[in-house]
Amino acid sequence: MTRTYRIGLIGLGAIGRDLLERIGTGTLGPIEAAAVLVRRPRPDSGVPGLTHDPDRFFAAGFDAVVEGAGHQAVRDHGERALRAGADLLLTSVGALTDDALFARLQQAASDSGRRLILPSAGIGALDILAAGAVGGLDRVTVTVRKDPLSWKGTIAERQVDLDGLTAPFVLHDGPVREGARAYPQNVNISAAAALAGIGLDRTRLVIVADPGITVHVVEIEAEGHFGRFTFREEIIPTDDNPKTGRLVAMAVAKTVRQLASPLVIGA
Ligand SMILES: NC(=O)C1=CN([C@@H]2O[C@H](COP(=O)(O)OP(=O)(O)OC[C@H]3O[C@@H](n4cnc5c(N)ncnc54)[C@H](OP(=O)(O)O)[C@@H]3O)[C@@H](O)[C@H]2O)C=CC1
Ligand SMILES: O=C([O-])CC(=O)C(=O)O
Repeated sequence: MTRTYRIGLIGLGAIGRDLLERIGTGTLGPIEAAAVLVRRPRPDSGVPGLTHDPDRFFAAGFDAVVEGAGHQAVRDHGERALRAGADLLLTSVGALTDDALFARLQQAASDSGRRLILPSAGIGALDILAAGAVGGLDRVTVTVRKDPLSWKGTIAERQVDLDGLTAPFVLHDGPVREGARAYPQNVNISAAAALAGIGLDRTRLVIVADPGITVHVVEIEAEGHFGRFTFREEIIPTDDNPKTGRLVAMAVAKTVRQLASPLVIGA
């Protein structure tokens, strides 16, 4: 008999809602969303297993916990998920710019024999970066360009008049570690690319507010012993959250499907 794989979902926003719907269709395989954790109480949400109480959430018991909630959620619940005996899929990868937190999560995974999994989520080409890193990478640059609306509610508002922008404006040009901390809701993909490649301090991140685009333009340029590659994606923002692209939940669904599948492609 096929065993049902139990998922705990942290976050029910642009990522979590889409993922929950896809799990519900059964197209990802024998996967059940056993419980969902959010921050604020939502009486009568109609979502089975929804709670804002972490103790009730973790009482459900999981094979894997999927986080699509934010850096604070990683700090609050990441270690507990692993120590409770679940694999942990993190989308808020920028939280791992905190070395102590990253070390604690890896120790918890190791102690409990589970895995800390960083899905490709909103960025492609992590496979080439990780493979290239085996032979040695010399240079990696990640560029993230989004429309001004995507930078509302961030520290960009202190740097520039987002509504008045008429030309692209560089918000950050420096190591991923600093950029991913400064923009916790927008450039987690750069932290994923850095951890796949030459790390948070050696990977250059360029962040741009661009009034001339309506999609998220993400580029990687990398050079190393293998040769060089360039990668570019143009991702449509979700209706729920202009900061988050449509690809993210689709990619997390892909990763969740792989967890429960006897067939793994492109790992
Ligand atoms: N790696 C990648 O490619 C990407 C990663 N991300 C990461 O995913 C996060 C979520 O994105 P998105 O779905 O668009 O965000 P939304 O703002 O649409 O939704 C966030 C959800 O998370 C819940 N939440 C927030 N903080 C906590 C917490 N501490 N504990 C439990 N639940 C919490 C919120 O609950 P409530 O409604 O009750 O407040 C809400 O349901 C981003 O902040 C970012 O860190 C995002 C895009 C791409
Ligand atoms: O969906 C995107 O554009 C990527 C994103 O927000 C992030 O990495 O935090």
